[in-house]
Amino acid sequence: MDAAKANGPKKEQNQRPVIPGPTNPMVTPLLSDFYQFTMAYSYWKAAKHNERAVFDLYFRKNPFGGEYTIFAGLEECIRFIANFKFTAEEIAFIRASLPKTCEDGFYDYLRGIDCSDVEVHAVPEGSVAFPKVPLLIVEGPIAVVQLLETPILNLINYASLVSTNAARHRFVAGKSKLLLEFGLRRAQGPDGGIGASKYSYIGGFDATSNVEAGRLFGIPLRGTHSHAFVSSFMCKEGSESGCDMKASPPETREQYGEELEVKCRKFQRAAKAKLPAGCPPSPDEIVEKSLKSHDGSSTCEDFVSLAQTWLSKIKRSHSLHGIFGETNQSELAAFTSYALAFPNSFLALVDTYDVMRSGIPNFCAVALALNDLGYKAVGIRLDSGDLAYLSCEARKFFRTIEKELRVPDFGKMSITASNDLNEETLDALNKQGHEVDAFGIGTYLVTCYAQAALGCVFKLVEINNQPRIKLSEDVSKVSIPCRKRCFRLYGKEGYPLVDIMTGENEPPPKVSERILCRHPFSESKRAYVVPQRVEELLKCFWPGSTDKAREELPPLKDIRDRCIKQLELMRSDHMRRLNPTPYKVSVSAKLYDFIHFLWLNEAPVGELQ
Ligand SMILES: Nc1ncnc2c1ncn2[C@@H]1O[C@H](COP(=O)(O)OP(=O)(O)OP(=O)(O)O)[C@@H](O)[C@H]1O
Ligand SMILES: O=P(O)(O)OC[C@H]1O[C@H](OP(=O)(O)OP(=O)(O)O)[C@H](O)[C@@H]1O
Ligand SMILES: O=C(O)c1cccnc1
Ligand SMILES: [Mg+2]
Repeated sequence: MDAAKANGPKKEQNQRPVIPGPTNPMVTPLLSDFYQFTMAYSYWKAAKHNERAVFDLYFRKNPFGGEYTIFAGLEECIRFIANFKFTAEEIAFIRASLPKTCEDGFYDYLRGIDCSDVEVHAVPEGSVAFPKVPLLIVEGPIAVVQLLETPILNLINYASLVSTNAARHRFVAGKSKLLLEFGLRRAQGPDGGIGASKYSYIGGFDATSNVEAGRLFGIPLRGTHSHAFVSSFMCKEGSESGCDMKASPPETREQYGEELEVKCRKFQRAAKAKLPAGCPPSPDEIVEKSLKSHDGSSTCEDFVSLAQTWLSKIKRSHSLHGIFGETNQSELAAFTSYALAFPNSFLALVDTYDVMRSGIPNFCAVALALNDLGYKAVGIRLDSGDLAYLSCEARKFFRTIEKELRVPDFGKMSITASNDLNEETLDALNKQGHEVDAFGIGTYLVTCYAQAALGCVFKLVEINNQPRIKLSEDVSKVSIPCRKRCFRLYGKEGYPLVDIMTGENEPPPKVSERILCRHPFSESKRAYVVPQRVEELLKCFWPGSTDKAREELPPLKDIRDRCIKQLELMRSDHMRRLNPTPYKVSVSAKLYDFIHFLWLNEAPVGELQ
């Protein structure tokens, strides 16, 4: 969809700033369930389509066994709503898909609709949210609002799930660690990948490897290099094919394919790690060997030799003597080459052959050569093995160099870890003690491996000013009727104490005034609260035909800051990973009475025979 769809609401173009369309052009009014269109037709046929309806969008249970959720996806919803308009082609498709008996007038109706008469109140994006409290209240002509149901649920469910997942990873990693989202290759398709990067950032990640997400949203880009880069460098004389998969007979390859390949890799690693010292990288591998010093005052003509000289020096150094023997020279060539390309931001992946016997010494040799020329290397990445142990060993090695070779700050070299990380592994690393400064997290973060979906629902709570309720055998599935206002009440110590929903026309809770907060369904659960601060949760993000002021859509960075600040305000027992305390969500006494009055009214009385 175009940034500003040409046939967007006129009023919007004249009176309000134009809101661009959704980021993903696949987000159109057709990105919906078919039943929304059959219902729309039926509403229209019954001349009911313009009845004024109010829907609440909320979830019933926090994800990941936690007691909080980060609300995300609002900006994309507002962009969708602001530009909601069927094209002629879309209408033709609906016409072809509905039964022939559907009357032409319906398609004229579809042609004319937009969201200029729809009003949307929402919790600001990046807010901490809790079950049952509406994240969005959408009011408007029933047929139009129902057409919005599926796309807005689609825009909010994954966004909020992955933001929450990111926030949980941040919580375990701690504030001081750099969190990098590395998941694009494992994400659920292109939109999953873009969404994961955007919403992980909101949840507290620092940067992404996803370049398109960087371009679209201004998320900082970060990255290292891969094993392929290291193994693309070859030893000139070394036989690296100690075991050649291609040499095996085809049937063996087929039968043992994966197993053989793993064995080959291990054999090759071992063979490479043992290559003789006199095996230099192919001279053609590094063509340009010169490097200007950081201040530009001099040039080192042979940076390759400088790194090799440093390698010999550290091998002979007092404390490091005997820790490693011959390192893999093709790896040294790879690191040297990367440093020549990025002398100001040199970071090396050190686990291609052997972390402590090859990767770390090779990295240090190149980093020391850079140091001679006034550059500061950034650090290393570990992508396999025991990340706690290896990070501590690497740190010791760096500190030894700082001390022995008197290179200030060498011990503070940054250590990035990756490889199937998740909340549990981060927690395990913390318990063991580690020296990792940055975590690169992919699969578990972006696929939300620990929970596949957030279950936001969209329920009718009022029609033509008449409150509606949806009953269920399962009490947690009973909807809370009426157009509501929602507040967060803060206690003496500055923590949020409870969220409370009231009827629209009730007097709002006031600071220092005692208010009864009732569990919506459990009669005995209630508490008085004297709030020290009252925050109204939902704001008007799309005023429709009213003259209410429209909340601006904040920049992504502000949304992220909001999320981080709100999480910091939460009491620690709501945040802990094991058996967290549920946060209280309540209704006013008046709303409680009304819910139960309506419940009794709507539920048929059974007859026992
Ligand atoms: N100290 C640690 N405590 C707990 N889990 C760890 C620790 N170090 C690494 N892990 C995790 O253990 C798992 C190791 O995975 P796996 O055995 O597949 O990889 P590997 O053998 O280290 O490397 P490769 O990918 O080369 O096979 C990863 O999920 C990693 O995050
Ligand atoms: O492990 P994740 O959390 O998904 O993080 C991203 C991973 O992607 C890269 O390697 P890739 O998995 O493509 O290959 P490798 O595991 O064989 O190195 C990278 O080296 C990480 O290990
Ligand atoms: O930059 C990296 O190191 C990176 C990026 C994506 C996936 N794995 C690693
Ligand atoms: Mg991997």
